[in-house]
Amino acid sequence: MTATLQAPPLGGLLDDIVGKHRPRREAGSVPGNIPFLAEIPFDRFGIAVATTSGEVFSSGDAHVPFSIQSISKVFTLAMALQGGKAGALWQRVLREPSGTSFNSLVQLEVEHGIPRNPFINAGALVVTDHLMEEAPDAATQLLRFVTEQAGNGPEDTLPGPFIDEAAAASELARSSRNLALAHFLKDFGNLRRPAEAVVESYVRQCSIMMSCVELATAGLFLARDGQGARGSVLSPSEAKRIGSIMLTCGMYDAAGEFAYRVGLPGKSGVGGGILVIVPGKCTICVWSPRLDAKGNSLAGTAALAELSDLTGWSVF
Ligand SMILES: NC(=O)CC[C@H](N)C(=O)O
Repeated sequence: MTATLQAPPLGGLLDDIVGKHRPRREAGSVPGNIPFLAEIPFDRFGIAVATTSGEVFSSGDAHVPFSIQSISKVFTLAMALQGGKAGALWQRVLREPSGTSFNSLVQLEVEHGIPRNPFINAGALVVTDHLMEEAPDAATQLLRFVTEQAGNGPEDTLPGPFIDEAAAASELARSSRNLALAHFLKDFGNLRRPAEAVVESYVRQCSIMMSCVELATAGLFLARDGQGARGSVLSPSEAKRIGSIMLTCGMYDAAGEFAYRVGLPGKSGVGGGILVIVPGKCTICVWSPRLDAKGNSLAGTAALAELSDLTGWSVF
């Protein structure tokens, strides 16, 4: 069966995906350093598709806010690249897949404090440090950015994106590993602000709560040559580059497997969300909270693999 954006049954297709992939029994894992994520019911499952022509299709728990976690790294990178302001950022962080877990310390030491890419924790800490030069409260800046891009849909009675400060405080109290990464960066001269301040901002960014519909809508500029809700967010080439980094680095040490199964640029978070870009066509956000061994949504990845096969939306 093949469906395209023109074919009406996209809504029905998403309903089928939810019916098939919503977990019926507990499987997979939850991150040990963020206790509140373990409390989210395992059978939550939502999916949303936002098209470049302005339509939004959704099914399941697509309006329920969840913790965006590392999906925030896509948006902080976009903010850092806005208006050609990248400056020296690309001297401080590379653009190569890491092949290691998202919070690995080993590679950072061996490679003298230059993170492999902006989508592992060490790289995101450098991006946050870079943003803090102009905006010391980078998390609030990010919240403003995603709120503006998510716009007001018909569901504008919902709270809109917000920072779950209690979740952030609880993660911060268990941030030894991220603090270790930040101190390594500092020791190698690759962090300007105090390690504690950068980690605090980073954890608050990760603690932004958004729904699948909001995330898919907020990410549309990446599928639309950099054109966001209120005009240009990025140049077409910067938007293309972020998509390329998502494809090669967005799923950490499962980037190859995800490219093989889904064939689209994506970015996951340990809150169970995955944001996917279909260049020129749409964005997809799926959410299911239980994770595989690499920290990516178990049911979310399976659902995207099937949707990509059914729609032919893969970039390959
Ligand atoms: N992969 C993720 O989503 C990780 C984000 C999480 N806040 C952490 O730093 O551990």
